[in-house]
Amino acid sequence: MPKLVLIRHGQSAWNLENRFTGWWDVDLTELGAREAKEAGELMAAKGLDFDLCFTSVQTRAIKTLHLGLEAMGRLWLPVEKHWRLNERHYGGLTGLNKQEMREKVGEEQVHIWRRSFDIAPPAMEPDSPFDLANDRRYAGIDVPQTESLKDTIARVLPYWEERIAPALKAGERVLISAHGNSLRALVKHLSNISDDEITGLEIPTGQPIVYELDEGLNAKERYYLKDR
Ligand SMILES: O=C(O)[C@@H](CO)OP(=O)(O)O
Repeated sequence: MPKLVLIRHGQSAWNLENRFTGWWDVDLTELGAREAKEAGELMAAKGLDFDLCFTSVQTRAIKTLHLGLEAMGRLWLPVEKHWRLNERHYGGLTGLNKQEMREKVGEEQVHIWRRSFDIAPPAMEPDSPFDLANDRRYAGIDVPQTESLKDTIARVLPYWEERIAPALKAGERVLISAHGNSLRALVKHLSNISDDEITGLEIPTGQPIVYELDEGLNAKERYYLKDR
């Protein structure tokens, strides 16, 4: 039976500072690195193993994967990195403090920006210090100016279909290290969660999520590894 594990990166510097992060490349905190290592120890203790790993091109997800794999004695596993697994782009909110924004525009507006299905935050200004259009890792890619969850799903799914699903169908055991909202995009698809219901789904940092999939990659079960 194909097995898939998803993990959101450990706590990042901007998770700690409560700032909208999106595509901005922040590192893990000490706690985040510990969460990643402990996730690897948990996976090893529960007897999980993998053949192929996927991650984004963002430091916090890459490091989480590496620290987890190191704890499993599996740093040698093949890893494919792709921008399509990046965090949802937070547009003009990038870098702002979430609590300060609640005080400025109200709790409800911030919740809409963070969790609505198809409402994107305001676009990033072209002269923003957080603009990544000229970052070498995105050469040849149309870096978004903002993204809703719907937009994120639209760029994550082609990668799932082209690279990840075929590996699972070929019997490979897959680990994906990614981000709160790129993983919400995948979970929405795999668990067939409605547009309304997905607004209530939160994914904690550093907690491996196990998917038991049938041959057609339909989700039979989804659970947190720590609970079984
Ligand atoms: O800031 C972000 O990029 C994300 C993930 O940390 O935050 P939120 O949970 O508010 O979507």
